[in-house]
Amino acid sequence: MKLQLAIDLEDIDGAMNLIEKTKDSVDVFEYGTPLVINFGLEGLKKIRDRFPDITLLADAKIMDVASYEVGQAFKYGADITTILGVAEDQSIKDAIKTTHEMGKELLVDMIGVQDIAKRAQELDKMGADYISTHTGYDLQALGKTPFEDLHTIKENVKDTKTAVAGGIKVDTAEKIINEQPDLLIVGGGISTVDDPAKAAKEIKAMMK
Ligand SMILES: O=C(CO)[C@H](O)[C@H](O)COP(=O)(O)O
Repeated sequence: MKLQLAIDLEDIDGAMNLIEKTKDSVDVFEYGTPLVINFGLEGLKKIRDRFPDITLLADAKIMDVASYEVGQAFKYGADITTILGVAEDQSIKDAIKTTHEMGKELLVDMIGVQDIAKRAQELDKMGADYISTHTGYDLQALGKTPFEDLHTIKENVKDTKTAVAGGIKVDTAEKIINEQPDLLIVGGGISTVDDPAKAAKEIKAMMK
């Protein structure tokens, strides 16, 4: 199991500071969608130039023009990028093909998918690298969590790695770690606490 830190609410310098503080405990750093919106892929490249050896995921949440857009994320330094599970099958197949031709990985984000079991089976057959359950900020605000959806995805995939995101904190991580996702994605639970290095270390320790 790997720990991914989602960096969402920082500027590029803030993102770099957070990477410095947490890099001993974090396996994958996510260049979050708000960073993509605010600073584009140029911001991702700055982070890649400063940290050539980290694993970087660009949370592009691609919906269309998928082959081109995944290719751009990888050209600017991502190792992994994301497409939405609600995208057309053709877009997801195109994204998987280009990703694998470039020797990279694709994570399918299930945010907004209504029939999680059926879509997970379909994506598993298409050959996605990761399928991630994701309770977005707008539904977290209504008290929703990603726990049950992770269980459903795990029951419906054979080959694809599983990931989970959405409001996971130090005090809720253990419950979700017990479900054994391949990738545990934590954003605010690390980045917005007083001591991000300590929070990342504590969560990483629970995973061992
Ligand atoms: O993709 C995202 C929002 O769309 C976040 O990166 C993801 O939800 C993880 O952050 P948090 O742990 O703060 O929910």
